[in-house]
Amino acid sequence: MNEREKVILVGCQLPHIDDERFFYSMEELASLVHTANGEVIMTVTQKREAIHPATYIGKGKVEELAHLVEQLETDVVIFNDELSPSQNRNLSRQLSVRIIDRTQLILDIFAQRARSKEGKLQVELAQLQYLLPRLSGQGTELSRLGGGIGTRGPGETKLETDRRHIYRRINEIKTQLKMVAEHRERYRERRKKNRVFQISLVGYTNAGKSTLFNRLTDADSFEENLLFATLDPLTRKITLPSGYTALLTDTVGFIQDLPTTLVAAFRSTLEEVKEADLILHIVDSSNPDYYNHEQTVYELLDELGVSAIPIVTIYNKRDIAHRNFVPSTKTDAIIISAFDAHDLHRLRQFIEETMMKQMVHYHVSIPSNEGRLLAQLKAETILRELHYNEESGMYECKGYIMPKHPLYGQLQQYQ
Ligand SMILES: Nc1nc2c(ncn2[C@@H]2O[C@H](COP(=O)(O)OP(=O)(O)OP(=O)(O)O)[C@@H](O)[C@H]2O)c(=O)[nH]1
Ligand SMILES: [Mg+2]
Repeated sequence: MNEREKVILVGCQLPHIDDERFFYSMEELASLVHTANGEVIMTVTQKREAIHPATYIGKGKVEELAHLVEQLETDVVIFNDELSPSQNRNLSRQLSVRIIDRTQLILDIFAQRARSKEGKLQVELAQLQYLLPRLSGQGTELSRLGGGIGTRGPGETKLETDRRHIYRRINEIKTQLKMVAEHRERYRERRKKNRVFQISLVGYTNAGKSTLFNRLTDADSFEENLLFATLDPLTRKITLPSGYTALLTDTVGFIQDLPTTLVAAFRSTLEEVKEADLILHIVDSSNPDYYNHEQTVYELLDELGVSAIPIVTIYNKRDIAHRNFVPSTKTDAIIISAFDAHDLHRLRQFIEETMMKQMVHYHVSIPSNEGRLLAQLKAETILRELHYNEESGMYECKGYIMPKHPLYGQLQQYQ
């Protein structure tokens, strides 16, 4: 059962895509297949002026492909672009094998990886909405062809392929998602009231977000050399060099040509990012295509409407950085390796300094009987200096505070 499915990849290279970009996109498709537990046994590509409207690749290529499918005992053929419903139908007729496209492959991976209830519901909804116009008249090509990549729903479930059932299921999911969203909103408001500094890790898939998240928070999260290892945002405490604690959130990785259905579905998974006071953008400096990865992330952040939130760049994997790697100067940046303890220390300092730029400096004298206020300053502000003045019987405190913080007003009387 655990045997890897045999996969043939098919890609079209259009005139505006140069060889290098095309190569990377096919490589990425292969990594996605690996993540989905498939094995690429052959790659078929074609240079074309435009995608063939009926069959994606040309007639001759389809015949060649049909032949290969037979000869190589292929389980599934995966296309590098989104197939239209009619392309999907035509190709299904000519190839006697399950066929899926890049979008379905990504959805399939998301389905295997989603862990929270909300994540699972969102993936299933996106899968069903994608499938609906692609079911042929009588319906059930997917179920006829059995399980495997592209037919799996979240968890152990198999995707519904009966049109009437799909409609019903879509409505059920929408109702449940509404309830989950309300719950999440209540939780978020509570958190906001507490005025905790919130930091979000974002970045291209496989950049090292979860690795850093684990190293920075001493938490056990899912870290693997697979694409989309993390689907649901995780939030944990991070303690900075001054002792100040903030909240750090790990998020789902971004990817190029993320299908629009998915952007919508995952927007709420990324809602956490909207609440952030600071965004840490993690970039894999060892990936030859890192520059385009960065641009992809910027574009998606724009779509999410978070361009007002301060952002800094963390170039990760310094230990294996690509020979052509040059950090961009678009934001403040630091170059590190998540595996290097000294780098992690530098990173904590860098994060704290960045946070301080958003805060205001305070210098107050607190009476010694105000123990509670002192404890709050320690926990909720960046307290840089603290000493007891024998003469005045006061604690001299210097530090940085968020101007929005409720303590900020209270401090005025102790200046
Ligand atoms: N050499 C090297 N490898 C690293 C470094 N940081 C992370 N990795 C590896 O990169 C791979 C991906 O790391 P993850 O932390 O899972 O990446 P991610 O960004 O969370 O990925 P998604 O959740 O899929 O978006 C793992 O194999 C890590 O061990 C680093 O500094 N150097
Ligand atoms: Mg991750």
